[in-house]
Amino acid sequence: MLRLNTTDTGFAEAFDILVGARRESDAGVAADVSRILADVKAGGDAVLRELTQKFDRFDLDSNGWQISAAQCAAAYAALEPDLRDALDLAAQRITSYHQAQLPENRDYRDDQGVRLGAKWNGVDAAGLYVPGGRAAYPSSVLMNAIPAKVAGVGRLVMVTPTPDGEVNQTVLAAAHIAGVDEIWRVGGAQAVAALAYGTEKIAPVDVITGPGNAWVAEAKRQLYGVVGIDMVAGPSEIVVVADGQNDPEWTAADLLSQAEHDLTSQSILFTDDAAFADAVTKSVDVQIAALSTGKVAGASWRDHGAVIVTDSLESAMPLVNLLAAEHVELATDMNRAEALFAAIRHAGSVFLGRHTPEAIGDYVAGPNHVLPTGRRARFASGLSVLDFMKRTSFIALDEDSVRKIGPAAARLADAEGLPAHAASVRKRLK
Ligand SMILES: NC(=O)c1ccc[n+]([C@@H]2O[C@H](COP(=O)([O-])OP(=O)(O)OC[C@H]3O[C@@H](n4cnc5c(N)ncnc54)[C@H](O)[C@@H]3O)[C@@H](O)[C@H]2O)c1
Ligand SMILES: N[C@H](CO)Cc1c[nH]c[nH+]1
Ligand SMILES: [Zn+2]
Repeated sequence: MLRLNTTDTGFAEAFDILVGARRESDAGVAADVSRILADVKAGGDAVLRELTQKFDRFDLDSNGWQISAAQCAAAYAALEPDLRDALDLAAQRITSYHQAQLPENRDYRDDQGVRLGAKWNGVDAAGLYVPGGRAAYPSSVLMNAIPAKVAGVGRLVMVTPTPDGEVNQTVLAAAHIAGVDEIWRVGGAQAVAALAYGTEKIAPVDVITGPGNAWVAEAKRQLYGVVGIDMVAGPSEIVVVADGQNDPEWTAADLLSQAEHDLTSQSILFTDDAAFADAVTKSVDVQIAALSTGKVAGASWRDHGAVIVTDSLESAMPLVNLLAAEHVELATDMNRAEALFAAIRHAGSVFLGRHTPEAIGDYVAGPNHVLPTGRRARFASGLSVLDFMKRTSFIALDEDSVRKIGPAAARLADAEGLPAHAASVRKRLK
């Protein structure tokens, strides 16, 4: 874990290194992924079977490639009642948040009599990547599939790895609630390739969404253009901005909540209180020792964690914007959190006040937990209904309106040296 104080000599250089560190994907991962994509494109199901054997340690032919709707319904029926209620509550809150994102079609006539507008349509088929390597993610099933359903996507195809052939029943139950159409037991870059190119068994999709580890994130990045993608959502990150009035145990738990996702996850604390920073650091160590995920969380904290003491929380905001983190917690009283929030320009999702732990957003708040990582919140947003939709604009002229705006179009076509364009307009002006 890196400990810095903004008054240290050399702080600027040390912070630059923290901002510039590439945690997600190095040249080795990129090269591995290109190879996997090319192999799946050429070899289809046989390569999927071989890579699943290698990375997930089971045979698709003997264990089954797909999970049926009946298996998902049975998993839902067998859930413990409190878990079923929790999933249902999450699904209901995620649905209502995403329904409010549905865009409106536009259709109007401007003052020159030209009818203009745009209509929105869902894509035909969406591929939903649900991570499953280190942990199973029923919440990510809901976060991917519900916006796709709300967008009106016709075919929802989920891929998820089932390491050692073990199928997570809560993942299946979530797929039942969300109305997923197909589930394939493949993961990693090879699953993303199968969704993009199609194989003998798996028909290709139009858009691939969802989070995953470095190989999954890199595969989506490389396949953009063959298919649409939501954004690059890699290993989780959290920045906590906290004053000294917080309970250090709460803050430590918040940092560890994201560190436990992956060896390459990142958790960073900004505080204006050095004694509080010490107390949080101590509590992180105590809690790591008690976590079943302590090995991963400990490595993430050791290799990528940071504690930065600043003069004031307000002066930390430009640094927080430079990090453009997936999650930012503003752990102060609500008035101060509001003021700090006004200064945030780049973050995937922000959590205001001491009583809003990031983990609430992971599960039940409603906004999507699939969020840009690796500083991509500078230009990207969390998964939304719009990622499963596209807009078709339209134009309708009549004899009068073509006479009004046509001459300018023809003149511009002349200027571009495109006479067929000019003629197609001028013939209508006679
Ligand atoms: N940003 C977000 O919105 C968000 C949300 C949830 C989870 N996450 C992240 O998702 C990730 C989940 O990772 P995971 O590993 O548990 O599951 P995963 O499903 O993303 O990856 C598992 C697969 O990775 C592949 N793989 C593993 N090692 C490989 C290697 N050496 N070479 C090639 N392929 C390899 C295998 O095919 C395996 O099936 C975590 O990083 C977590 O932080 C992010
Ligand atoms: N924190 C993850 C996004 O970075 C989402 C998640 C799912 N389950 C638990 N957490
Ligand atoms: Zn999480």
